[in-house]
Amino acid sequence: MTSQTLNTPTAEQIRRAPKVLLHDHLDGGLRPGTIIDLARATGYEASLPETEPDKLGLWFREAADSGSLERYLETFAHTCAVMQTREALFRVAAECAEDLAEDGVVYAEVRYAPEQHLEAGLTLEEVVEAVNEGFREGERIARANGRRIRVGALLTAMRHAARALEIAELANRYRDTGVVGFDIAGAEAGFPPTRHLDAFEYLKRENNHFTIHAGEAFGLPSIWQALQWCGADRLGHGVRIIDDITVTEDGEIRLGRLASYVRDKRIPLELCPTSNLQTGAADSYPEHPIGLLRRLHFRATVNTDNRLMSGTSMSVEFEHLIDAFGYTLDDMQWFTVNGMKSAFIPFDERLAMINDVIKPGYAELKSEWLFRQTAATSETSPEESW
Ligand SMILES: O=c1[nH]cnc2c1ncn2[C@H]1C[C@H](O)[C@@H](CO)O1
Ligand SMILES: [Zn+2]
Repeated sequence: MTSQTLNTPTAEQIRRAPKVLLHDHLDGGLRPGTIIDLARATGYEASLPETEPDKLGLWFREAADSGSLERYLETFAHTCAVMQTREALFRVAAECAEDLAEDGVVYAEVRYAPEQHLEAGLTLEEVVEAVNEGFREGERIARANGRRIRVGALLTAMRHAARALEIAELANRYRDTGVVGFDIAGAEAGFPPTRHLDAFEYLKRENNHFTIHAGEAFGLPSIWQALQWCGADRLGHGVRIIDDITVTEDGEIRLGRLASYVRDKRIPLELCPTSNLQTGAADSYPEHPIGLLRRLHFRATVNTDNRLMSGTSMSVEFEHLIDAFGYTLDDMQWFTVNGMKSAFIPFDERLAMINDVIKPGYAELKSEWLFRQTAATSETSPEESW
């Protein structure tokens, strides 16, 4: 065996490898069993499409697998319905941090829309505080189980609604207590990010950070607006930047002005491969633009989007990419460092995560082949080996 093949990570190594997650929705990552528990406690059980955990998990994956972002988004009515109390939000946030840590995620930015959790009378502030406390609890439980994770919240405003400025102000108020930035999400077609310019301008004046879901269901104009009108620090998905890249028959690659800008300015792309297959932005893993974007050295990152609706995790996303593109631990490290460089926490903390957590973690995994080879050699008889 060559060191190259030995460098192809096993499923177990993928799970152990330190991973960074920038795009994960809190209301898209609940455990099916928790949805059922919470629904029972609030009288929502009769409205659930299934009341057995495995069947409910499958229902979410199938319902989200329609090829349309609008249909995909309809499934969130059920998760948001059971996330309306302090206790429910605390539990969901704590389990989210625990599940990510169990999967080897060391740093995550998890987003949700506070305005979708007010039906039972909570205030926006109470929602944010319950989720923050849940994340802290999940981090504590993970530590007790020998895992380390840090979770920051991103506050999302829904693009079809009109509360973006209010949510941006909320994100700013909690910026030193658990909230690391702002986002807008929801159906893209018909709801351009420029509807919420007041929120983005406010955040820029406050020197705060934001990402915008753009270039997922809608193409280049949406990405252009998010960057050049709104000033987004990162692109949620951004996968359709591929529409501005031409590969000629003889293999020559040409970048249009917008694709060049995105690459030159090192704009992070929060790519979510499985989610993109479900909403129709790509047809298969090998055809997913992440392969070309990685080769062209865009600031590409790997993300889950909605672990429940996509039946995925960071490890599963990497397994698919390793299968499709033959990636090694070096590729995994590259995506992970890209993620950490693009996080919204202060530069010195990002650097420390890269140098003290991510690089040593990959160095340890990459060195394992040396010892595997020693073990293999010592199993053969002396005559055979020499
Ligand atoms: O992939 C997505 N694109 C646009 N909006 C999304 C996506 N995944 C989740 N959302 C929406 C539905 C959730 O209720 C909301 C806040 O997390 O964000
Ligand atoms: Zn998303």
